[in-house]
Amino acid sequence: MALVKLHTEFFRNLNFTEPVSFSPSFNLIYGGNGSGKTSILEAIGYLGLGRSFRVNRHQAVVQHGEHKLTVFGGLDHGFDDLQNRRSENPLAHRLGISRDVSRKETILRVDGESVRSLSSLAMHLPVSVIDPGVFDIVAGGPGKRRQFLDWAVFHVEPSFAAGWQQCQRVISQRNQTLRNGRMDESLLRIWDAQYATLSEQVSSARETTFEGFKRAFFSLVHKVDMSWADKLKLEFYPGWDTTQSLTDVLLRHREQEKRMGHTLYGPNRADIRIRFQGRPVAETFSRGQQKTLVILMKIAQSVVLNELGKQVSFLVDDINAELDESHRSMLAQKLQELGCQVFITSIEHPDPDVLWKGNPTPEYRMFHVEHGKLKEE
Ligand SMILES: Nc1ncnc2c1ncn2[C@@H]1O[C@H](COP(=O)(O)OP(=O)(O)OP(=O)(O)O)[C@@H](O)[C@H]1O
Repeated sequence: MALVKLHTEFFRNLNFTEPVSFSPSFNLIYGGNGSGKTSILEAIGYLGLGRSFRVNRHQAVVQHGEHKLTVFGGLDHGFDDLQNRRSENPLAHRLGISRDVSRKETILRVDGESVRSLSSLAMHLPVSVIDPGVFDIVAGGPGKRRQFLDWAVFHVEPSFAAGWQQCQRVISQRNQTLRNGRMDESLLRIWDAQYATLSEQVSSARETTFEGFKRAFFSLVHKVDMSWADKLKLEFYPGWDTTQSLTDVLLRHREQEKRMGHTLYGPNRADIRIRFQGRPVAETFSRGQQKTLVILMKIAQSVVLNELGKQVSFLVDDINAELDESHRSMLAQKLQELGCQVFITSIEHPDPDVLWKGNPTPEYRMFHVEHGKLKEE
């Protein structure tokens, strides 16, 4: 699916008098500093992630002086009818999210019906963000890589979200018991048993998606002929040594966990280990190589979703600041080949000939943004 209509109320500085129509292919959005470019991507991301990709506090996103924001999106049928799209095509889905920060209330709608879970909304619009923070997938801690993997796992297997949430609740109960001075061993064993069962489910879903991702990644890396490809290793670490059962691992590390006061083994410690000649890429790759690696990882993720018939919408913020010309055209061309929907922001007026570097230019729409208003050119 692709997001072809967007309307917001009281979202950052955005000021739409009527819904904006986007291309299911490329959308190039330019405007000066502080005009509202990132806010547009953030609003799209709000529908696909149920939250801001920039900040954790919902309050920051609500327009100053207001207490409630709303974002509406219309999705079309996706790349199936990219070739013979008709303007009168009815929308495939209508998504809506309203957040009232003073009442701490969220209303989610899919096709006019209320839905309870964010995943029921987010499953319709897989959005992949490329902004300055994305490079932490390689340079940052395991949490960033878990988030990266879990996004794909969720879209491959939507029930994963509920299982992982349940597992996190058990971790939090278990942590409380571990922190309790007079620890109740029998209670802890009950949590351990529940935790182990849920952990197996979470890890198995992660591992299956990871294997698909790894295949897609190496096929892509070999196609673009990266010199480092043969010496690179990607490995999924589930969060404990799986030659033993998780309950055994937990029992053996009881004293250590009691001292630390929290759970040290299990899916909350999972990681994707990325090594070049046996050493972490964060230590061995140049900044440029790390950028290439992350972009290829992001593209490989969308290949996995493509294989399931899901179209990914890429949100690429301030493309010129983050990527040099060769990275920009590699990204643009691969996303075009995959039939992804793409939103690209830049400060200067973008030049499609530079972006596609002599290759056939895809269908695109160009927008200028000023004081939160978006105008098509
Ligand atoms: N909650 C809010 N309510 C109203 N305006 C806001 C809110 N949060 C941020 N702004 C303002 O919205 C404007 C747009 O911000 P945004 O980050 O989208 O700009 P941008 O076009 O991406 O800028 P840059 O090129 O500098 O990154 C800014 O002027 C910012 O101060």
